[in-house]
Amino acid sequence: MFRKCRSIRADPSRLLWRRDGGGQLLQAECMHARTREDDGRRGSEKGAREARGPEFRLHKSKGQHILTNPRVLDSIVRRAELKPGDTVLEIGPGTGNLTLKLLEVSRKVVAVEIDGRMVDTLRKRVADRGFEDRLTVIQKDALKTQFPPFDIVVANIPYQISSPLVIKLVYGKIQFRSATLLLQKEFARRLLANPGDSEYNRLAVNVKLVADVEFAMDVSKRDFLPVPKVDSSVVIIRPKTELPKVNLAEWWAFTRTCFGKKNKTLGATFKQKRKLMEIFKTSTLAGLKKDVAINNDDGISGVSVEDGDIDEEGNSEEESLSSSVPEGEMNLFKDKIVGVLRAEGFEDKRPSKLSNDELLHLLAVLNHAGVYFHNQAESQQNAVLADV
Ligand SMILES: C[S@@+](CC[C@H](N)C(=O)[O-])C[C@H]1O[C@@H](n2cnc3c(N)ncnc32)[C@H](O)[C@@H]1O
Repeated sequence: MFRKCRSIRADPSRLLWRRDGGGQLLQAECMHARTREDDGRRGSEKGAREARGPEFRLHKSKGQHILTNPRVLDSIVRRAELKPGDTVLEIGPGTGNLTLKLLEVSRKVVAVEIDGRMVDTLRKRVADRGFEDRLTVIQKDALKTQFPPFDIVVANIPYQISSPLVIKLVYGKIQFRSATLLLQKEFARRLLANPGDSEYNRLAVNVKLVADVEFAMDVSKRDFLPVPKVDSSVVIIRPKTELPKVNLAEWWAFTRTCFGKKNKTLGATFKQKRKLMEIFKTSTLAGLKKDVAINNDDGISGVSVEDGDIDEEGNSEEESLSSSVPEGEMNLFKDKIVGVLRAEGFEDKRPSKLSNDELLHLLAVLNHAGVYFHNQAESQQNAVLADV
C-alpha cells in the first residue's frame, strides 16, 4: 500500500514503469526514495545517493504526476500524428518521459516547465540520448509565457491550469495543427460535451466556437507516479480553419452573460436588474462608438469586463449607473431585449441546450437591435485569460 502524503520524494531516474517477474507493479519503489535496496546501502548513503542521482519532492500543488507507462506514452505520440519536420510544444515536460518519445519522431521540442529541478533532470536525460540540440526549454509559467511558433502541441499538462491553458492555445495568435492533451477525465468530458449534456458549459461553448475536440483514450490513474485521485483522458483539439464571423470580444462577453447561471432561462437572465444595468452601459458605449468591428485577428486580447469595478468615488458601477438611468429608460431597454428573445423563440430556452449556431444567431439579432455586451471602455489586455 502507498502511504498518503502531500508530496513524495522520488528519484527522477527511477520514474519509469517497471514490473517484477510476477507482473506486479513496483511503483512503491519509485514513490519513496528509501527502498529495501537503499536500506542495504545505508552504510554508504553518500555513494548510493551519487549512484542514483538527485532526489527531489514531487509537488501535487504543481500537478507533478509523472506518466510512467511507456505503452500509454507511445499511444499518445501515435495519436498526435507527428510529422518529421514538426516543432512540438510540450507544456510541463517534467522529467522528460514524453519529451524523449517526442524527440524520436519530430524535428524539435519546445518544452515549457516551471520547476527548475525538473528542467535539470530533463536536460540531462535528453543530453544522454544525444537530442540536446533539438530541445528548447523555457523555464517559466506556461500561462505567463509567450509561446514561440510551433506546429503541434503534445502534453501531459498540470491539471490545475487546464482551462486557461486550453483557452490560451485556441484563442492565441499562433496557428497550429492540433493539441493532443492529457487532461483530467471530468475536464475532458466537459470539452467533449454537446448542448443538452449535463457537463456542457461556457468553456465547451467557447472552445467549440474555434476548435473541434475529439476523444482519443482514457488513461488510468495507476499509470502515474504518484498515483493521483482522478482518472485522465486524452483529447485532440484541432483549431477550425474557418472561424465564424463574430467579434470575439463581443462573443466572449455575451457567453459570460448567458452562462452566468447556465440553467436559468435566457428570459430570466436578461430580466435581472444587475445584468440589465451592465448591458445597458455596454450598449450605450457601443452606440456612442459605433465601431464594433467584425474582426477575428484579435487573438486573445479582446475582452476585459469584470464585475464589481469601482469608480473614483468608491461607488460600484452598478450604483452610479442605476442612479443615472431613468427607470423608464431601463424599462424600455428591458422590453427591447425581451422583445428580441420572444420574437426569436429564445425567451424560455436555457443556454446550455443551445448550439453555437443558435447562440451566434441570438447575438447577431441582439447586436442588430443595438444590444452589446463587450465593454469597449475597458482595458483589452489579456481579457479572455483574465476571465477563465
Ligand atoms: C502532470 S506533470 C507532467 C510531467 C510529464 N510531462 C509526464 O508526462 O510525466 C506536469 C508538469 O507541469 C509542470 N508545471 C506545473 N505548473 C506549470 C506551469 N504553470 N507552467 C509550466 N509547467 C508547469 C510541473 O512542474 C510538472 O513537471
